[in-house]
Amino acid sequence: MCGSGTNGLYGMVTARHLKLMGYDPTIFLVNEYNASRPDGFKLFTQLKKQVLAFNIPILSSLPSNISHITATHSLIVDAVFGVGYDRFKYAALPRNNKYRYAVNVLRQINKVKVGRRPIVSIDLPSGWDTNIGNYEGHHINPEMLVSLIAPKLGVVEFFGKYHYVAGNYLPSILNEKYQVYVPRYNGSDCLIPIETQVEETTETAEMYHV
Ligand SMILES: NC(=O)C1=CN([C@@H]2O[C@H](COP(=O)(O)OP(=O)(O)OC[C@H]3O[C@@H](n4cnc5c(N)ncnc54)[C@H](O)[C@@H]3O)[C@@H](O)[C@H]2O)[C@H](O)CC1
Repeated sequence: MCGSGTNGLYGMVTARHLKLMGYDPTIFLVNEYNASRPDGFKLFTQLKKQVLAFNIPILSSLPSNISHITATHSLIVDAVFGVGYDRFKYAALPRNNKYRYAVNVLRQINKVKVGRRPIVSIDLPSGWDTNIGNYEGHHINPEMLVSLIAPKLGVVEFFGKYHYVAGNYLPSILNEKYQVYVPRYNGSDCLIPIETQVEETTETAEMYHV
């Protein structure tokens, strides 16, 4: 599930990788990339061409029946919102807005107990605020999170089963300027596993059989 910002572009790249690895992804594009951001828009246009050339279907609307999604897909990649999510804007969205619908679909998929499909979020679970995380407690709790460059402040509350850091591309000059905590990569590894603490509640016990 891809949003209309850079997080969504990462989702499209993920689909391309999955296809090359022999999986059969489908992209649900919540909205086209914003044309007023020319660099990103160019990337989006190129990625769209690539994924179509790989025969990856791009849907612009989701099936209304969640069970159809879970029956046909074994894993959901959440690339709807990353750090560009604006929680105030979200609160003002009309009920039938497509972003709201996408976030609700993720929530429903996250709640499914029988035939559960894990959600992997890119950089930040959609609906979480970069600094204050799952601020109202009603957004998704994905099984896996891949933080890009460094975990964001808000994900201290991430209690999913797997947490990785990826995206080793922060120049040291920026690191020194902003004092970003980037965990150390081992040799040529592209991922760093971060220990997570699965909070033992009835819900997580059911989810992860802890
Ligand atoms: N930029 C970098 O150097 C890096 C970015 N990374 C990845 O990029 C995202 C952040 O990308 P950005 O485009 O800034 O934001 P998002 O993708 O999160 O989405 C913004 C998108 O959604 C719209 N929007 C925001 N809030 C709402 C709302 N409440 N309702 C409706 N629409 C909303 C907004 O207008 C935009 O169109 C980051 O998380 C990474 O995945 C990497 O970190 C590498 C470096």
